[in-house]
Amino acid sequence: MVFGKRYDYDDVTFVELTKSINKLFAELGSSQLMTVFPFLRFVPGVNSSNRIIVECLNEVQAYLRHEITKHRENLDTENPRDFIDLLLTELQTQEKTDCFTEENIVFIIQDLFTAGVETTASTLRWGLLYMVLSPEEQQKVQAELDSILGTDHDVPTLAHRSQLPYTEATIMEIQRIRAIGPLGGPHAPNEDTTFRGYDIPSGTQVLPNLWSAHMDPEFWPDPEKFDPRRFLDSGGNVVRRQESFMPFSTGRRACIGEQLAKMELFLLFSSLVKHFTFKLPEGAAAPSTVGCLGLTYVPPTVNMCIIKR
Ligand code: HEM
Repeated sequence: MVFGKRYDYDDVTFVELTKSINKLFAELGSSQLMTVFPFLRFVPGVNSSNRIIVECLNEVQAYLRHEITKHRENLDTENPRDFIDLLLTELQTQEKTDCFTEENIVFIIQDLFTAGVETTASTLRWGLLYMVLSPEEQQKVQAELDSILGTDHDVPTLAHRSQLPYTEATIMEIQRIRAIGPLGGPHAPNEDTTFRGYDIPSGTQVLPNLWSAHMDPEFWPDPEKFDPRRFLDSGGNVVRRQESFMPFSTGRRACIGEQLAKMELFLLFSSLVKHFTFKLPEGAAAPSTVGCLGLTYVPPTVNMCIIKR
């Protein structure tokens, strides 16, 4: 979609790019401490993650610049091949305004990969972990999928989404019980402000605790229990816009990829559960539901059997 080609898993460029992005995420996780205690950036050793982050970003950006240059060489604005062509076409129409530059294209694509890949992948991995832990919920999703799509090998499409409330509610429960961005993104007020009796001077870094909203027993009784029915009304319809549910954060700087992520999660999760059953190997102990908090909250590695239905 972005580069106009598909990369094989052993493609050298793809492997290098993936390595850089994975390293970037791992280091961004350890550099969180410096986000909370900024003085640590002056401590040698502790601040080495900053250097690695810059190196990884430089590698990713060098590749993006190379691809953009190649696209520019044979751009046909009437027949865009991919996302880069679309952005280059837009750039040409806006060239005189100065507010959209080639550098913006680099950062838009970088955001797409850094903010858009690992987030959805980790949510799906949490989903499969909870399917393994809750076989009865998995069966209910499969029964609903079979009832709408039949028992043959049809793949769910977005058109089926409104007919699959239990599947949707299950995805929402996955996002509630293990928010992969538990502390949202760091923000700062532009002016001195007061929130619930706390004075917050302008420029103070604020991290929203989305985790506490998702685990508040006042809104979610027995919050560690995996229960998709929390998101269904008595008629079995999905209840949206719950006050204490905000996996994509809230406000003007909420996740810009929310709609795309919801579509991806629906298509991938429903296709996987439609075609496979996920279960623990015979006699294996239940896996832990404690993840690892880096930039995102990632699930532990779990051995599971994937059985074709
Ligand atoms: C399950 C998937 C995802 C989850 C749970 C998620 C969650 C979040 C959260 C909590 C934030 C922080 C919002 C804040 O600062 O208050 C965020 C920001 C952001 N997300 Fe996502 N995200 C997901 C997928 C995506 C995808 C697919 C994209 C793009 C293709 C994306 C792009 C972004 C960007 C660019 C920001 C920064 C927005 C800004 O600072 O204004 N995300 N996301």
